[in-house]
Amino acid sequence: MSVGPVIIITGTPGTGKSTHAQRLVDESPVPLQHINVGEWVKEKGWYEEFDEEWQSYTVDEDKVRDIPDYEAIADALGQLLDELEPIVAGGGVILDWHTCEVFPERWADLVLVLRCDHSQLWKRLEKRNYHLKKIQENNEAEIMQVVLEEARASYPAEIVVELKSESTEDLEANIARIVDWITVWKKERASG
Ligand SMILES: Nc1ncnc2c1ncn2[C@@H]1O[C@H](COP(=O)(O)OP(=O)(O)O)[C@@H](O)[C@H]1O
Repeated sequence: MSVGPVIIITGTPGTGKSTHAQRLVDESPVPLQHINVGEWVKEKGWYEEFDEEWQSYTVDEDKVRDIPDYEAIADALGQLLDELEPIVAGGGVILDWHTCEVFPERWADLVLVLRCDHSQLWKRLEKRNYHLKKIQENNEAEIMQVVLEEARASYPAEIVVELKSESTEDLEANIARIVDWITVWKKERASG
């Protein structure tokens, strides 16, 4: 039996996924491991463009046909999922990535989609020294709620939760709400 739930935290880059994940690692009533999937992909050096291309793909599905190395990306994705599978099977994992549809539906106990006002998101991404084009693309994706639609299309409605992440108050309220959810998850598992 898993010791902890599998929580996917997704959202446009800069919405606060890593911030939320780190707080949950510290405050969850059950042990949770934070996997920053984007960092993983980079560290593994599976495919240097993978993260970026996949992001474009989620912005516009038609673009998939235009990706020159689509096979290399599909291959990298297969490897990524193979490596994640045993970790996810053990439970107690937070998967943090700007896309979520690639993860099998059966993996997720809870899918959190973080949202942020676009002008604030713009400032956060500027601080990261992103190129203007990348800021614009991400901003547009946030306005068009691309990640939320993707999550809704990929997982049952009852496990997809949209959370505002614009202020410290939002962060605190979100963490308290998720910790409550984990506490209930734990009790339900204990009573079997
Ligand atoms: N709810 C929030 N309120 C205020 N600032 C936030 C909030 N969430 C994230 N931030 C800030 O926005 C920036 C991006 O957050 P981060 O967690 O790295 O986003 P992501 O992992 O989604 O790319 C960081 O500087 C972080 O401190």
